[in-house]
Amino acid sequence: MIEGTLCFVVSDDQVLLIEKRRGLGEGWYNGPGGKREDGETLRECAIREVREEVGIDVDTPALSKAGELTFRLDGDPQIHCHVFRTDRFDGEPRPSEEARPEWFPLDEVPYDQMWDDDSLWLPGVLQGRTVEGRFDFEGGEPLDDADFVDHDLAWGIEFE
Ligand SMILES: Nc1nc2c([nH]c(=O)n2[C@H]2C[C@H](O)[C@@H](COP(=O)(O)OP(=O)(O)OP(=O)(O)O)O2)c(=O)[nH]1
Repeated sequence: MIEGTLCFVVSDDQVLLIEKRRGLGEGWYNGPGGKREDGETLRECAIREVREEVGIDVDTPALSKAGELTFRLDGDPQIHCHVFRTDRFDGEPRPSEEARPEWFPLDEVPYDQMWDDDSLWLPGVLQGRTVEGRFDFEGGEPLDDADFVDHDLAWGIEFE
């Protein structure tokens, strides 16, 4: 299964999202992130993806694990996604080919322009809670055209 990361930077009651310009979830808002490369840890993956996509540095002790999400399509696990959260970063967000960064007030996160499951777990993560979740989609490839049909969530998970 593919291992990936998402990173949510929260600062001054705002969260840094990206409008994804290509690939899975194109046109929707998400946290910066992507697939883990050989030889890197998940934390290293999160730091690299944030740097590549929006040009800021989140490599500080404040970067912590907030979730583990498994996305299944027609019963098959597709992506195991490790969610990180931080309230510290260096630099100024800038756009890239993959992503256009935008700050949103925490009470104005555009859930209607995000993956359908995000409104179930992201509010808690933005508040600093930890979560483990499984999300079931049906309807065949690609995942971002499939229907979100079922889920299972557990809060207050202790990650290392
Ligand atoms: N918030 C959220 N993110 C999701 C969901 N499902 C899902 O695959 N993702 C994330 C996990 C990955 O970070 C991202 C898809 O991977 P990606 O960004 O690497 O895909 P890509 O096809 O653009 O490939 P790449 O070349 O950028 O690596 O979407 C979901 O339901 N909610």
